[in-house]
Amino acid sequence: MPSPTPSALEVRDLTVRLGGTPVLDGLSLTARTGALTALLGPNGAGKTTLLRCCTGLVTPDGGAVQVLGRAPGSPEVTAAVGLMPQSTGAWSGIRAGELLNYLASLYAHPLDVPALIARLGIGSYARTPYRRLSGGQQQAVNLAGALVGRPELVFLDEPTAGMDPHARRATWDLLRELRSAGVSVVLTTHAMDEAAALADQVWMIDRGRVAASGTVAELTADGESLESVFLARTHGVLG
Ligand SMILES: Nc1ncnc2c1ncn2[C@@H]1O[C@H](COP(=O)(O)OP(=O)(O)OP(=O)(O)O)[C@@H](O)[C@H]1O
Repeated sequence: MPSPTPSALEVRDLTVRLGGTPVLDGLSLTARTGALTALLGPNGAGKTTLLRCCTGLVTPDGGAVQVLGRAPGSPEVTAAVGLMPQSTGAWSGIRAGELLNYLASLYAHPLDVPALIARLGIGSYARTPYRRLSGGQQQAVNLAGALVGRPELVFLDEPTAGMDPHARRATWDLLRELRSAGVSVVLTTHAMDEAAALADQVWMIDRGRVAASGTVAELTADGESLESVFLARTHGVLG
């Protein structure tokens, strides 16, 4: 019998304390290879911190993370993983096109940058310094930066936040194409319609722990909307 395909991501009993406060508190989840996995959770639930653990930017206090079967942050994993962070203040002065050419130069077999620029509609502002781009334009450049190295697994932190409906739909189409090509996608979102439209598997995170998980069909089997399930299973900071 063939051995099962290993998960793209395995997180087991992860704990992280930041500033003396527990941010991840025994969090365990998996992301299937070639699937689109959505992480939902209220503000401050720990989603970005989890992505930072998965990309080697934060060292956990306890538990284990395996990315593509290895420890995060190793050169092999770093070369095979893309990250679209929520904000990238570091890029302020560089032009969008120069930034993507630079990022492409870091990889052995990058995507063709002009084709990527055309695919994501970046052409009209490719010569604009990053800091002068609108929020949605910065998002498109950040997404291109995450994809330029042909990742096997890509982490996207709120990829469509700030995008207009055209850009959002185009991004959804692109994410579906990536999944069809076998790329594993792990994204965070506050948009329930986005999770419902795209996700093969949803994990709801609350206060650093998993509050609920399943396919959208499983989570909404009682006839509740995904948003109702989210509101019932997680805690907001207000109210
Ligand atoms: N460097 C840090 N030092 C102290 N606390 C931090 C640090 N980074 C994050 N935190 C805290 O950890 C908690 C989780 O933050 P995180 O950014 O992971 O949440 P999130 O789920 O991504 O939230 P959002 O949906 O608002 O983006 C927050 O309370 C945040 O204030």
